[in-house]
Amino acid sequence: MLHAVFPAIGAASVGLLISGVDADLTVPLVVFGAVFLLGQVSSLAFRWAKHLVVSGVNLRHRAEVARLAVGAPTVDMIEPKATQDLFKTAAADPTEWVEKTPGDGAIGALRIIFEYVGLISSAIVVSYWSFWLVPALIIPALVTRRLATRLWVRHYRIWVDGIEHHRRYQYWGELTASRSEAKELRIFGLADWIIGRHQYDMRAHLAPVWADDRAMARAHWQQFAITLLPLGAIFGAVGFATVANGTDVGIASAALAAGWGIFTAASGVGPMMEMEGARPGLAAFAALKDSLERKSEVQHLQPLSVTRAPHIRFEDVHFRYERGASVTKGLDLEIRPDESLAVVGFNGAGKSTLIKLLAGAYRPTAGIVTADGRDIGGIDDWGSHLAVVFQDFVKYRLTIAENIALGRSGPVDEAALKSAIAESGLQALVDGLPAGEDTSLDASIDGGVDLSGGQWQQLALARALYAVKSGARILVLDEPSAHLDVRTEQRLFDRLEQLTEPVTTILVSHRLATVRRADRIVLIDDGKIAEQGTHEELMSLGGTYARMYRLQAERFAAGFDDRLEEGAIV
Ligand SMILES: Nc1ncnc2c1ncn2[C@@H]1O[C@H](COP(=O)(O)OP(=O)(O)OP(=O)(O)O)[C@@H](O)[C@H]1O
Repeated sequence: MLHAVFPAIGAASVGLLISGVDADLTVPLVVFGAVFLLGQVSSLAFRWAKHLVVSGVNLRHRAEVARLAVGAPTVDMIEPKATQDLFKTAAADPTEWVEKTPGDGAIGALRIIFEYVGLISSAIVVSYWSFWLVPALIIPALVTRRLATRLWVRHYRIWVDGIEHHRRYQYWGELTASRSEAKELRIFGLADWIIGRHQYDMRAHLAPVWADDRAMARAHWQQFAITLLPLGAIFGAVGFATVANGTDVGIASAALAAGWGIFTAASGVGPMMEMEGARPGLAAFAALKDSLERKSEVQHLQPLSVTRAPHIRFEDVHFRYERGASVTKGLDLEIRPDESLAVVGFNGAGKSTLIKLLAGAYRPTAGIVTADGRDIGGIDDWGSHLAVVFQDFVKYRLTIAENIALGRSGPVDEAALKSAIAESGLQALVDGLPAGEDTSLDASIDGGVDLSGGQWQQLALARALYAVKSGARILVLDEPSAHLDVRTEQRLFDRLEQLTEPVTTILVSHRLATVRRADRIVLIDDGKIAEQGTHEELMSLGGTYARMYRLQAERFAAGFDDRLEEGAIV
């Protein structure tokens, strides 16, 4: 507020100083000096307060967006493209000048209030000289504001119209400097091609923007005329009247200085642009909040208070992704406590989908998944009963210890951490790193390292084992050995068999040599269980499993990889 009224106070103090020129100047000089100092302090304080407001509002806004995203109980709620687009907009993390954050918007709103305060206070000073001067200044200022707003809105739209070209040229730019693409760019000789695409998209986006820049520069004479002519006339009239009538020069000077204050307060477009730029992010947030909270309500979640593995049942489960055909079509499956169950099937049969349904990441379209007779969708913190290695597990750019301890919320259990490292086969790797388990897995920072595909997979396994050691009783492994060499895989499954914790193990794998160890094997085909039994039972059944197994064994004996392609047996 002090910052807002400063132009008026400054103008008054200038008037006071000039009026006092013929008399004792001590008081006016002290006042002028104090006001000058106040102006400097208020300007600094305003910048500091603005920074605090912007970062404070943005911090809370982003926390709310993150809470909304992770608060959605199932993945299908946030998966639709429209929802993803809303999240992107609501994140309000501007990469372009047209985008503003909610903090900028809040400051814009405050600055509009301050502008009015500044305008009224300057108008009070001006009216000391003459009241008619106030509208004579405000009207051309508002016309200037209107013209400038129109120009900027047009410029904004031209820029946004080319946003697709802009995204593409950013993508080409990123490709040229990215580590992972560097190999292919060089081997395929794509350098010139990429630079050509980059230049093309940049020009396609910016040529209209540059043309409008030139048009804006030409249009500035209008604003110049509207600003300068009335201001010149008013300043001339005030000067003339003061000389002709012999009135106080100090008051006239204060009025002219405050007049400039009115003009600048009324003609600015910055705050309005800040508010407009912040509007899409806030609107997207409101839309998300409304739709996600509506979908998440009604559930009254109750914990499942068991320390052993629950009895799980899939009953007539149908499921389809938002975009796609039915994946499970009336699937019935019972998973008994502490058994080890293997799930096999061709690519795309729905094995990973079954795991996602079991984890509660998706809700069945029809049918039900129960644990000890209760719908898992109604169980509070169902995830804490599970230790899962998803096929597309996440590589967190954290330390090794943090990556593993993410398997379970709460304080880190050091003993469980050490034993998970040992059992997942990571001990030698950890011992060889300078910072051991505290080594960061972010190769872009000092001291950080990257792991091989197989080592990352071992780390994901360690995360699941840590969860088991901390109380999870259902261990789910979706293709846990896809990146492991035969020896590491063998050791891993030997260790899993020796786990002392009583757990239900559900293993999805294409490697039938590992699957045969399971108590029971189920084969999924066409969205249902097509065959089930022990390895021996399925082999004597002579069905798809037996054919898959024999073919894989033959290929293995002949020196081929032991994985199976669907086309190879049909
Ligand atoms: N998020 C998704 N959205 C739409 N369709 C999906 C999604 N995830 C999987 N699908 C489709 O669902 C079907 C089953 O996929 P799923 O990943 O469960 O198969 P899978 O048996 O695990 O296959 P694989 O052996 O190749 O890992 C496939 O047709 C796949 O294209």
